Amino acid sequence: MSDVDLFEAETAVLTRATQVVASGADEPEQYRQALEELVKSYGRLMRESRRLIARSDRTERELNQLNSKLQQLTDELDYKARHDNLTGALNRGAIFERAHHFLKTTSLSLVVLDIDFFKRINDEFGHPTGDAVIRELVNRLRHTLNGEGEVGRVGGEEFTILLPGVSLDAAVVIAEEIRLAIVQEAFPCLPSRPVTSSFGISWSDVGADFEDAYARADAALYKAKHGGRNRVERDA
Ligand SMILES: Nc1nc2c(ncn2[C@@H]2O[C@H](COP(=O)(O)OP(=O)(O)OP(=O)(O)O)[C@@H](O)[C@H]2O)c(=O)[nH]1
Repeated sequence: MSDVDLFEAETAVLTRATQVVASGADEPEQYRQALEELVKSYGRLMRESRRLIARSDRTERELNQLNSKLQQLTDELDYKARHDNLTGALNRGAIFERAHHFLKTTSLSLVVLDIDFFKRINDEFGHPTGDAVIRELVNRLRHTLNGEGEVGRVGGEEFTILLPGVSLDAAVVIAEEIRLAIVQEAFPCLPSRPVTSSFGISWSDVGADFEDAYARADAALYKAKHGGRNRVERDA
């Protein structure tokens, strides 16, 4: 650290002026000189102060800009860590976390949904068409849910819908609406054939174990697949 006195010149001027006053000098010229030096120093101090204040304001503005950029990047990172980048739905980790969270305070209907024969779509029409089908399917899910529940992509062509506080019967009705929204109108990206999907649903009371809820919905999905696909099955 340097010991440089930033106000060395001003201190010297002040010391001289103090000495003139303390000596009780008779010569007006001595007072005039001391005053002149003080005025110059004071002016310089004011100019320096203004410059420093302007610089500190500028630094503060830059710091604020950097802080909001950092906050924006943090939010983007957080969003990317929790969302699937193909569809914008919650990713597997995030939707499971939401399910755990809901089950602490409410009952939960859990829907698992899987596109039927998706491998054939990929094989016959190519991976980009497969991706477009996945995106369109999520759009239809969202549109049908109209803000209710939460949608997650838990695997390639497998999705989970959380319906907190919704009964099993009501969840079956919602899943049926989604099934129809998918199958009834051809996908613009795949106009030559209908896309269908199978659904399994479980209902759990508050405090239930999520893994068990998921396993029961998955078993119902298995039943839907083996019962002919394009259908909704509930946990027995
Ligand atoms: N286009 C695309 N395909 C994916 C993606 N993730 C997984 N897949 C494909 O999804 C297909 C899943 O096939 P399977 O698990 O055999 O299921 P399926 O053909 O839908 O048959 P069922 O579920 O029994 O009706 C595989 O061909 C994967 O390569 C993805 O992000 N995009």
